[in-house]
Amino acid sequence: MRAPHVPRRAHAPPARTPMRTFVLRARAAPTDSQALLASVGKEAHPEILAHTLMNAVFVAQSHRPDVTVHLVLESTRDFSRTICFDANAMQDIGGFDEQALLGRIAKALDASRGMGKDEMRPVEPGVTVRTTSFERLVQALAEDHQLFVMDRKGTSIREQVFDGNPCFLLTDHIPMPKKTFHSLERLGAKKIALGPRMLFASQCVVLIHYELDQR
Ligand SMILES: C[S@@+](CC[C@H](N)C(=O)[O-])C[C@H]1O[C@@H](n2cnc3c(N)ncnc32)[C@H](O)[C@@H]1O
Repeated sequence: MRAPHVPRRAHAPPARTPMRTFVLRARAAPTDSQALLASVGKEAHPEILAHTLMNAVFVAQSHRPDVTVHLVLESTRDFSRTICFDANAMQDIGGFDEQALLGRIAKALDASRGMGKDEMRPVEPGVTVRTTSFERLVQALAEDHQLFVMDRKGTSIREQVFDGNPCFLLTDHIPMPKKTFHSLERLGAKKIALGPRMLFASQCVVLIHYELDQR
């Protein structure tokens, strides 16, 4: 008698969910925690960081696994600060409102006082802070991520094939400098668009999750 047919998938290891990584380059965001908190609603618009983090990590009554968010704050007297939130390792961060999230960002900035260039410190479970620039961060991410620069003039996200771990690069209200686009191109980054309207970074994150959730 022939052995019953067992579908291959029954023995295959469970498919690993790709990580979704978001990098928000916040060119106007102060690296001093008090200045950051005092500038909500003003020109620096640090609320963009909270909104982007909220939409990247949280869903109703839960959070999304397999998401990493790097917030790069660039208004600084010494070094940019890259704060990394790893949703798989994060514990209670005290709520998802703007004040709570900015509080976590401020805590990471306080933890980074006195750090030298390219150092890293843990802040709390799932949160680290580094004195790393956007350029160096992206160079490191390019080694094991597919890089995408969010840009209205790029290829529609609906036409884009995603293999491996996608990493989406966004800015606050200040555009990416032109020379950055060239160095990102050299790292293999592709421009992708979410339609013709200029959106907030946090709105882009929602639409990216929506598109990837369908696949
Ligand atoms: C408020 S926008 C930045 C606005 C900035 N003044 C500029 O000209 O780039 C914030 C981020 O969302 C991205 N973005 C906004 N609308 C988009 C769209 N329709 N498609 C793709 N990315 C978009 C931008 O590229 C940027 O990274």
